[in-house]
Amino acid sequence: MSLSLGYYGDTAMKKIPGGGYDVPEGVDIRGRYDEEFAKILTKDALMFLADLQREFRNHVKYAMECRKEAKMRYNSGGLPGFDPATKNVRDGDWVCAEVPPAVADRKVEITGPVERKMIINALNSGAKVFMADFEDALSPTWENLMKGQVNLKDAVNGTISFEDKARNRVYKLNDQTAKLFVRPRGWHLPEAHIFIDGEPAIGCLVDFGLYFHHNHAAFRKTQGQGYGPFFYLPKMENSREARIWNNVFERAERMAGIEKGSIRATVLIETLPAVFQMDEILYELRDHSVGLNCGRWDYIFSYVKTFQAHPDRLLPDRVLVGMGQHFMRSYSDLLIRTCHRRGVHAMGGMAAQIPIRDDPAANEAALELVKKDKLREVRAGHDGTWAAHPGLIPAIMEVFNNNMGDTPNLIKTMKRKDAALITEEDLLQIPRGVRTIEGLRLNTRVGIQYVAAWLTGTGSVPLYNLMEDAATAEISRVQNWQWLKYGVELDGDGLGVRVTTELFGKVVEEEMARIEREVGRDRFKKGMYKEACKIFTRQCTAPVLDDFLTLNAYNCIVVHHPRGSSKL
Ligand SMILES: CC(=O)SCCNC(=O)CCNC(=O)[C@H](O)C(C)(C)COP(=O)(O)OP(=O)(O)OC[C@H]1O[C@@H](n2cnc3c(N)ncnc32)[C@H](O)[C@@H]1OP(=O)(O)O
Ligand SMILES: O=CC(=O)O
Ligand SMILES: [Mg+2]
Repeated sequence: MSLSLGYYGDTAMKKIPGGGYDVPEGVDIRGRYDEEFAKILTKDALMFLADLQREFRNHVKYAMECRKEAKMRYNSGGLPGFDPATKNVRDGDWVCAEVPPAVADRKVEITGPVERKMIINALNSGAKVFMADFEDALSPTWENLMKGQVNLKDAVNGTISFEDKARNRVYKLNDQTAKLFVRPRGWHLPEAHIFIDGEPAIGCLVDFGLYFHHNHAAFRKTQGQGYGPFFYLPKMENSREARIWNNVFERAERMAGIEKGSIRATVLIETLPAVFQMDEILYELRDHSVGLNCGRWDYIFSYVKTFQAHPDRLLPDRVLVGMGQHFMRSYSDLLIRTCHRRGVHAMGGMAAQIPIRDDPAANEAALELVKKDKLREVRAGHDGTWAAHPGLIPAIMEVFNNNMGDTPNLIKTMKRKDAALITEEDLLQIPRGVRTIEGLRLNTRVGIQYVAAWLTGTGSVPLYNLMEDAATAEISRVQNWQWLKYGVELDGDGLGVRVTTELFGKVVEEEMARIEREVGRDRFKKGMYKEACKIFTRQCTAPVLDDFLTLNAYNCIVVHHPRGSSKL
């Protein structure tokens, strides 16, 4: 990792400290200069980021070390479980702060990247909430991140618009819009375009800090009825990580001179270790919480990752690991019980189906699957759920309205006392189902196409009529890795072949040919499929499993200015 600070070797470009931005002491911007970005990267905003980084960097480093230690324990045969040291928190009778009236009703939430047109479409979609995503749905290029901040600022100010010249269409906000939540990146991701004291900034503190700094006042006034801003917090593994967020929120509230508890956040339970920490996470964030959410796709990814050294816990084909599996149902039920016991929302997860425009019968079938999934969620006691696409909102809203009556949520009425009996064994139960060569092929085809999109700045894509993002692609990657590592037998289609490097090599070759046929030679040549194939193949065959696909591939999307100056 190169840590050279802000002076670039290209004499023609001149040395520009701070990359042309007006930076405070110790801060260096290595991303492209842009006048619009400079309105976000103001000296005051950067001072706030530097303050957060300096206050919390050691806590974050420690938390990441703890993740490594936990990984070593699981890799030596240990299993995640409830922590005896925090039994008093789980048994205690405490509740979280009252839910803010502005977000009492969260029946349907739409999610999407912080892209300008999508932000407008999502806010106008009829959903109660829009979660604007810097995480699973966004490829964190400098351009995406900074434009995302510009877009969010315009959205909060109500001035956002977008002109689609080709279609002669102008997009503007409706009078009634969804409430905005923002999901910063996970703790593990650095921001390599901003250096603070010689180190890359912590990605999520950049996302949070810039958004908070520029929008807290307007948001509380126009959207939050005195509360806010609102956040979603991803990929945590332990309540110590939630404690850092709580401290970040308190620091931000002090800086802004607003009341403690103004900022509210929903934590995604999307790692296997975190399911044993749900009470503890809510406890840490009890003044700032608005619930938990079942981040089902990362959760499946995390199951494989946590058990990477446990060949007795291999997953069946990815398509078979749904909410019907005992370990997934137990996770959702326990999340509902925990949230309602603590007085906050229990949010459901994302069905991956999206509308299929050119095939009415397939479209109807996809819609039925979504409705079935949402019916299961509301009957189980979820207060609301996620939609990947505006076209799904009316149907999902109808399912929730029909099953919830007039109440904005089920927090007080659906206690799920039965779920108190859920055990560690329930939460860890091995999913059932077969493994097939088609499963291996699909993982490969989807994984390569997703990485190709991500490398070119797109973080969520429609593939084979499903939404794919960083979380779903991770499942494909780690499942291939696991099957290769243990040379599993693919017996589900009666072929009984073992997964070897040779077989995988052949599958990669054939799937690349299929991708080329499907996307067309021209697009294939212009795209980054070959680079993606190299990255994905290396990751699937690596002797040691990479922690995150996006962390490993991050250097490929870092562009320092002037071009070619050193990266991470
Ligand atoms: C595991 C997790 O973390 S889930 C959460 C993270 N993932 C996501 O948020 C994915 C969200 N969904 C999406 O990104 C998109 O729906 C995709 C990429 C899957 C499909 O998008 P598209 O190919 O554009 O779909 P499609 O062509 O059907 O879109 C039709 C219209 O709906 C809009 N649209 C589609 N999805 C969304 C969305 N999630 N938010 C807002 N608008 C949307 C499109 O912009 C388009 O608008 P237009 O008619 O004005 O041009
Ligand atoms: O973030 C959501 C998930 O399912 O992962
Ligand atoms: Mg996720």
